[in-house]
Amino acid sequence: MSALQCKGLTTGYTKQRPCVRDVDLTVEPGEIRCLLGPNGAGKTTLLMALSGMLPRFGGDVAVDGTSLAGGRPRDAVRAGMVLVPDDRALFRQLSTVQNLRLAVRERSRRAAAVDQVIEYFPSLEKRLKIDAGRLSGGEQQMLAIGRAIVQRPKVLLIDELSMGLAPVIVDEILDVLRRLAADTGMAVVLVEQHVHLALSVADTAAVVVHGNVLIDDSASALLAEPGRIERAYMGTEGSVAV
Ligand SMILES: Nc1ncnc2c1ncn2[C@@H]1O[C@H](COP(=O)(O)OP(=O)(O)OP(=O)(O)O)[C@@H](O)[C@H]1O
Repeated sequence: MSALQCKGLTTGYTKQRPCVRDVDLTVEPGEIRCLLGPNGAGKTTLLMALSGMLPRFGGDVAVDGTSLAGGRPRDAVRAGMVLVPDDRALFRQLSTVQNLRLAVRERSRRAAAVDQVIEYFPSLEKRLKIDAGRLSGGEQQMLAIGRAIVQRPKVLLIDELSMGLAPVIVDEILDVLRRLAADTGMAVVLVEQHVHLALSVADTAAVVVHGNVLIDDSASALLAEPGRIERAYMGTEGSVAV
């Protein structure tokens, strides 16, 4: 059973002019899949539609075999798909630990969930009582991902993981994602501007150009053929960040 199966997904901001068209995307348990593409290609739009934040104009999405027929954000969360948006959407005036506790519905599980996040991101331990808005960018990203993983997702969607972060922090976060995927079978879909960084962590990649998936292949195949992604980008205004 695939962790995520998306067939013929069409979405966007107006029904008349959908900016993502007829996208098929399958992600297996434990797989890390990156979405690449030039600026404005539709990567964020795709993640938002998968997680129910934007309407679907066509197509089906299923998480672990459960069809998200309603297409609402809560359907996605209940089925086990959680989005870390590019602005991280933390409660900035609540502390780190409050942000984490709020994400866990069962009171009895809250303390263990906080411990789990500290195990993956030890640097958050000394920051538990600090307001999320006062954390560094890297700590905020760790908290946003921590808040997602305490919900025990089957599919974790992360938009612009590395944006504004120091490379050493990005490496630490990518290591944690690799461990989580291997240990728990969680599937990860990562939107990332930096092609080589994304391909170094991902198992597979989909290249989105003008709202269509033009390439769907293993990361190793794409790394072995460097010109292929650039050729897919050609004719667009985006640039390939490496
Ligand atoms: N809120 C919005 N209302 C209308 N159009 C939007 C909105 N947000 C994005 N768009 C348009 O939708 C298209 C896809 O944008 P999207 O942000 O999904 O691209 P992206 O691949 O994530 O780009 P980037 O890498 O620059 O973040 C673009 O043409 C963009 O201008």
